[in-house]
Amino acid sequence: MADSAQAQKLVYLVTGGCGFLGEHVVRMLLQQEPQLRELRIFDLHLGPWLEELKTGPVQVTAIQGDVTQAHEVAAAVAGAHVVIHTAGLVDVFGKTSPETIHEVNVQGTRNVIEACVQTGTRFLVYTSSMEVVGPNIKGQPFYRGNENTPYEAVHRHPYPCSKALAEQLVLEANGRKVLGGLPLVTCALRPTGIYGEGHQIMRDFYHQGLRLGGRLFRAIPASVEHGRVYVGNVAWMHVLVARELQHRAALMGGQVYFCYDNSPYKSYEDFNMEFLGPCGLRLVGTRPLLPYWLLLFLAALNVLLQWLLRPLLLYAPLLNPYTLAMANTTFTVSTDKARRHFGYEPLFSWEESRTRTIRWVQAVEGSAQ
Ligand SMILES: NC(=O)c1ccc[n+]([C@@H]2O[C@H](COP(=O)([O-])OP(=O)(O)OC[C@H]3O[C@@H](n4cnc5c(N)ncnc54)[C@H](O)[C@@H]3O)[C@@H](O)[C@H]2O)c1
Ligand SMILES: CC(C)CCC[C@@H](C)[C@H]1CC[C@H]2[C@@H]3[C@H](O)C=C4C[C@@H](O)CC[C@]4(C)[C@H]3CC[C@]12C
Repeated sequence: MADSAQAQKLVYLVTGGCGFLGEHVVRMLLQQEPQLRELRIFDLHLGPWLEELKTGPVQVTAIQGDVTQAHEVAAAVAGAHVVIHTAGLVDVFGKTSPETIHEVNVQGTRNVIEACVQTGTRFLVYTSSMEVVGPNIKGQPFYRGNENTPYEAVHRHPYPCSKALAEQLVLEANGRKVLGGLPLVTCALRPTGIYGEGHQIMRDFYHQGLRLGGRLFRAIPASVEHGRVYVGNVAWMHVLVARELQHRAALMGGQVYFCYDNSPYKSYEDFNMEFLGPCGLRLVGTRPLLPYWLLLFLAALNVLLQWLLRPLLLYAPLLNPYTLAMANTTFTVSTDKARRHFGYEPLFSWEESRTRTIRWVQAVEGSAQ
């Protein structure tokens, strides 16, 4: 075996490394990337769990910083070989202003690209989203499509707009000369709805079910398929893409890849029940309990309430016209592009992903008591 000190030569930076996905990427890198010498974790809010990582063989450097601050980003990027940019504002509930979402997701990404160019970092992986494609505002289904499936991507909501713009910036930056004269190599990963340990919305549904006496009420027809992917497999895909980008720049540079695994095609609610069911919740109704027009009315009412209450408090329920349209429009992917381009196979089977997620929900339950 090669001298391990010699093999460990690369410096990686993960922006948003303390988020739901970011934490999994960080832990996956430490487990699966033998070339790692230093791992920099850049986030607005650093998690206490980072301390436990500092005793391992890889140097772990926690950097509290803001992607909207170009100088902070440049300082963190300087000397890194690879940047995995997962930091972002994920808000489809109206918690944050459209301007802030744009600032973090678009200007933050621009800052990351410019930092790579200025400091000579050559490899950039961007966490995009399926929402860069859809569901679109017309509610057209995207049924088991791939990266080449034609679809009318029309965005109005600030979050998908920002992800689409940021992804475009990243892809356009592919080939730009970085400090030293070599070309920047970029690519974008587009996860569908991510689930797994640490998923806040799953936690919210679980607590809502407990409050409703162990029941959730079906709102979406079971026939509407919603794409989901296990967080461990999304993290694994990031690790693999970052590694292979360094060897297959001509093939992978400027490309987009959906993140996929063997999670079953189901409606958003039926999929959640795969985990919440074994934790004691029941989904009531084989068909939606409320007609769609009433849900739409309630969603619109929530928007009005959010606006009226804004001076007093932040009212940001799960149901609004955008989330309703997302949950109510079929959007699933079926592709093998990542396997063909960089040998991706899911690291976790569906059974393992399911078991791990159920264990996590049960632990949430335990800690809530
Ligand atoms: N959760 C999903 O289902 C999903 C699906 C597709 C794509 N994505 C994308 O994956 C990425 C991670 O999402 P997540 O679900 O883990 O969200 P998250 O909110 O858990 O994580 C985002 C992280 O970014 C950090 N961050 C936010 N603003 C920042 C700033 N100004 N400077 C530095 N750090 C900042 C946050 O502190 C957080 O730790 C995002 O880019 C998101 O668009 C998520
Ligand atoms: C009718 C309501 C009761 C159901 C509401 C469910 C709603 C909160 C869910 C449905 C779909 C979810 C989104 C989807 O899984 C994909 C993404 C992409 C990602 O980039 C960010 C998260 C997001 C928007 C999920 C958010 C929660 C949604 C809208």
